[in-house]
Amino acid sequence: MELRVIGCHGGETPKHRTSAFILDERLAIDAGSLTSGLEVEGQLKLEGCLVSHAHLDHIRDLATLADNRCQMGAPPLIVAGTRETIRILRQHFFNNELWPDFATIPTPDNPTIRYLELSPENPAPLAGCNVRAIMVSHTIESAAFVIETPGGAIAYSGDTGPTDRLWQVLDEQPNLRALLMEVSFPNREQRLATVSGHHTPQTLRADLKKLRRPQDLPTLLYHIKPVFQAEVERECAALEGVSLEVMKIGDQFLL
Ligand SMILES: Nc1ncnc2c1ncn2[C@@H]1O[C@@H]2COP(=O)(O)O[C@H]2[C@H]1O
Repeated sequence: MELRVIGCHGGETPKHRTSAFILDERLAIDAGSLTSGLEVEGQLKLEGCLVSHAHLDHIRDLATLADNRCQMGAPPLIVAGTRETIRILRQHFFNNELWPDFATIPTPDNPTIRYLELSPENPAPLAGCNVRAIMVSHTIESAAFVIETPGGAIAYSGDTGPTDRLWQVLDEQPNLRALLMEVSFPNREQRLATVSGHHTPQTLRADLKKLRRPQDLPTLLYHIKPVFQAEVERECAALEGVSLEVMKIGDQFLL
């Protein structure tokens, strides 16, 4: 399993890109920087895109991705998420006002994107994988995904603060190679993290400790706010009993 990091930050500057990852060149996980960080050739290879939640920093490049793929006559891209996420995409994003409705363009029978509604906890096939949504805890509906491939499984959490169900599911998941996990603010910004539904290093550690053996799960961190990058990295490096690595743009992991 090859994981590519296209964007892994909770904000944007010329050196920071919003969340987007690619598994085995076929499956995108969130779409924050899928066109700003990926050449057209890579954009064309995608078969599906998992969308954890509908906040702009996780969906915005779906707009330019759809436009590019439509012009190239690409097959429909499967955009998968939970019911509320798909509703927001339809109603507020691809709504023929903010952006054209690429679920009916160029034709309703052969559109640029097709939506796949994921029912929480129920696996569905997508881009050669089996994907399962698990609800996490953010300011709007947000999901984690367990993604099973023939070569093993990974998990990805969308934006979340402290949550419970995810850790039970991961404890039971065989062949789990890694967890891609959010951490956003430093400990001194705990109030902001709490109101905006995010982790600080201290709440992240407390949540990971809900696993039976957190030290055995490689935990790849993303979504640090650019303004706080160095401080959050320092605080994460000081955490014990967990196995953390902060992801960087351009990282490639063979899992
Ligand atoms: N109450 C708040 N006060 C300040 N910033 C906020 C508040 N709620 C949300 N935000 C910011 O808005 C951002 C929206 O995307 P995120 O959830 O990644 O992170 C959120 C915070 O950085």
